[in-house]
Amino acid sequence: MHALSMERSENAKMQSLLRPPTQFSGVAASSTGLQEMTESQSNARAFPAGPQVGQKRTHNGYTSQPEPKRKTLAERAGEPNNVAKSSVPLGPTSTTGLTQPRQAVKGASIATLAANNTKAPTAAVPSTRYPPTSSRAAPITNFSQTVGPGSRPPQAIPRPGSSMAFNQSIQSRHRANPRSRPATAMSSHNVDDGIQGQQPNGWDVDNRLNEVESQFKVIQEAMTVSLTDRKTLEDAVDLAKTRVSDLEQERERLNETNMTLQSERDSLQREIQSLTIALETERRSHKYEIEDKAREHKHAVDELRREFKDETDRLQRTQREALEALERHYRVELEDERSQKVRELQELRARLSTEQQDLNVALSGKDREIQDMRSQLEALRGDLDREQTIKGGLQKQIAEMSTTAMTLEDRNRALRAQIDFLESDNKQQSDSFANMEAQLREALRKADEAQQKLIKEETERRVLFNKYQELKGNIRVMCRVRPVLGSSEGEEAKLLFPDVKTSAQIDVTGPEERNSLGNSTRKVIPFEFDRVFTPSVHNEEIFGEISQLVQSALDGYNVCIFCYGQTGSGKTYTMSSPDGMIPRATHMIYDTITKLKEKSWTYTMEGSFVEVYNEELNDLLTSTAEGKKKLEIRHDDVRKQTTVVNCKTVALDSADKVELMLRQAQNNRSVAATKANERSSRSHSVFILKLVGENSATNERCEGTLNLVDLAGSERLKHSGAEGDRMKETQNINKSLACLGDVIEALGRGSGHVPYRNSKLTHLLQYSLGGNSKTLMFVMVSPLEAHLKETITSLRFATKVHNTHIGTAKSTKKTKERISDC
Ligand SMILES: Nc1ncnc2c1ncn2[C@@H]1O[C@H](COP(=O)(O)OP(=O)(O)OP(=O)(O)O)[C@@H](O)[C@H]1O
Repeated sequence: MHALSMERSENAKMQSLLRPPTQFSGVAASSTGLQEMTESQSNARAFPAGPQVGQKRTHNGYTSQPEPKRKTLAERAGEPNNVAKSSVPLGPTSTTGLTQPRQAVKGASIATLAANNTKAPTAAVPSTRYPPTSSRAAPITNFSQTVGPGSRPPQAIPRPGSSMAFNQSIQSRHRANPRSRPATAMSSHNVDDGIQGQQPNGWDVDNRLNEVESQFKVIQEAMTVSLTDRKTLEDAVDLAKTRVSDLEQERERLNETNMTLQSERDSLQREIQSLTIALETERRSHKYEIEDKAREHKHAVDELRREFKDETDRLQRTQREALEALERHYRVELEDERSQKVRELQELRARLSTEQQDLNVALSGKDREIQDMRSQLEALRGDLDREQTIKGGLQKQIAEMSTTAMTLEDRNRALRAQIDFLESDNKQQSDSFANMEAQLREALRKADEAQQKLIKEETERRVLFNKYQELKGNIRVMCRVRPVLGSSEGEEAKLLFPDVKTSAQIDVTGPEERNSLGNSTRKVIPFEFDRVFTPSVHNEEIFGEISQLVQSALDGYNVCIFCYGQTGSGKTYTMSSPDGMIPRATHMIYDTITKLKEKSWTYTMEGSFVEVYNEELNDLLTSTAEGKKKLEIRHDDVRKQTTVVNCKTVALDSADKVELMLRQAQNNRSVAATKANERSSRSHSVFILKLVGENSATNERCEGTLNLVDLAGSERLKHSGAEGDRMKETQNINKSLACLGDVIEALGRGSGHVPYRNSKLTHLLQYSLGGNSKTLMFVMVSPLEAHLKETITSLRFATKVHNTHIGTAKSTKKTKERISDC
């Protein structure tokens, strides 16, 4: 029994020592011992303490559930293997087993205290409430290993008189009298709890006492530490209290502020209410005012509306009356006029039907004529003379008609004068006035008829003229020989013009040649063209030949007139001299335009002047100072017209403008000195004249272009003696002339591809070469012996062109060269 009570006491003590460190582990770990030793320190319970004896320990900590009631010793003695089954350890087998967990607890307590000391007092409270598991696990493990049920044999019951038994007796005494001093308890223990005569040995007591004292010292030290901790914690609590009171004060201050704000808000709300009331009062007063004014205005508007309505009614009445009067008046007038117009209409209808019949007769006659003409035209050149006669007759008729029209105009004027006279005279002349008026009407009718006839005749003339031109050929070649300008020019070449009647042949006596026998001979080379002009022929006569082509341009065809020949052969003279083709052509066009006005034709004329120099297009109407732009050729495939983009175009509404334009172009043209001609033209110049005509009577429109081209001098490179830039110019000139020949040849062959784009010149003149266009080439010839070879070359080139047939078929005469003795 005593052993069991000691064992229980020892066990409780071990539990108190093994109690896990709590919030103030240093205090808690030693609190049991403290309770036993000093009463003054019992207030340590104010802090959360570790579990007391009898509390159940869980893996999370401790609960306050009471320990199930222990079995009495008798009960336990009656149980089989009660010692082995008991979950309560029966005590260590040696003091070493007891000391080991206590040291671990102490170590844990000191470690926890150290941790608490390093932390702030306020933070230390929660953090130390539950000590780290590791610090608790260590003693538990040690305890299990040392005193756990599995590690101790069942017969390990403590022997009486052992140190364990003594400790247990002390512990049990403490439980019985917890407030007694250890020393006293110990002595009373010996007296009260001596069981079954078992007495401890004296040397054992001393040792035990020493041991207890040393333990007491340790506990005292721990006590000192925990007291220091407690002081720190008390300071922390004070600090916390101070903060709480501060916060209280702050809260009171905030409450005061809140109340102030509340009162301010109330006063503001009162102000808003008073303002709202004032505003409402004001709004009501304004509303009454507005309503009064609205009533007043309504009244005034009603008044005005009434007045306006009365006025409107009155005006409407007046207007209605006036309108009715006017309507009556105009109805009478209209009735008169209508009956008059009906009469006139009937007259006109009668006249119209008569005219219609006449016209039908004339139309059928003209249809027949056209049929006849077609068949006649298809009968080719044999009918040419007859056509010319018809044309002459028609022109005569036109002239007669013009005369008739003019006579009628005179008569008309005379009749008008008579009418004026009769109108100013008395009534007796009214009869003659009526007669005169009838005559006047008749005259006007005839004049109108004549005008219509003239217009028709003009259309017919155009058709016939074009057919006549086609019969002559769409490419014509003429030759012109210039006169010798003076004896200084050198020996004259032998040029003969055998065909005096037709003036279409030129015989050139070629250079000296030696035959196989050693005799020198000269070939006479005959050339035949559409026309050959001898040196004595003037520009006026030459223009007579080309005027028909100018007329074709006015009729809406594209016409191209070239001057081709060697340098100094007279190309510029023929084309651009003051009485050259360009001024003459423009003068003719002005005259014709004026005449055509009475046939209801109105024309506009625009001119531009470009040159092709070294295969580059250059605007001759813009000087370098004005800033030249790059020119671009654009073709309109539908209208068969060419436009040169960025090229200056001048509206030619007077002859003066043409002269001015020619002078300007001449100044801008590229000229350079060559061996053959001092101011030789080194570029091809193209004068482009666009003619657009519109007929207001027939609504016809025509658009033609007249190109007058002064080609650069053709010459053999060797003969020209050109060098450097001049040589390049000559090469370009010859190349473009060769291209021109190729184009004409391709057109003559009827070849599908015409190489227009091989040179700038042919590209520019694409729609004026071939197709429906008309081309005339003048081959210019120098009369000098020195230029003989160039002359023959030029004439051969011209013959090639002449033999080209474009458009209507034409016969070609073949000529043979013959030998002449020198
Ligand atoms: N039919 C003519 N009657 C009188 N003089 C003429 C005639 N033809 C040419 N001339 C004169 O001959 C000279 C050379 O003529 P022109 O300048 O017209 O030659 P060109 O063929 O245009 O030469 P280039 O190709 O070098 O420009 C000029 O002085 C010109 O006045």
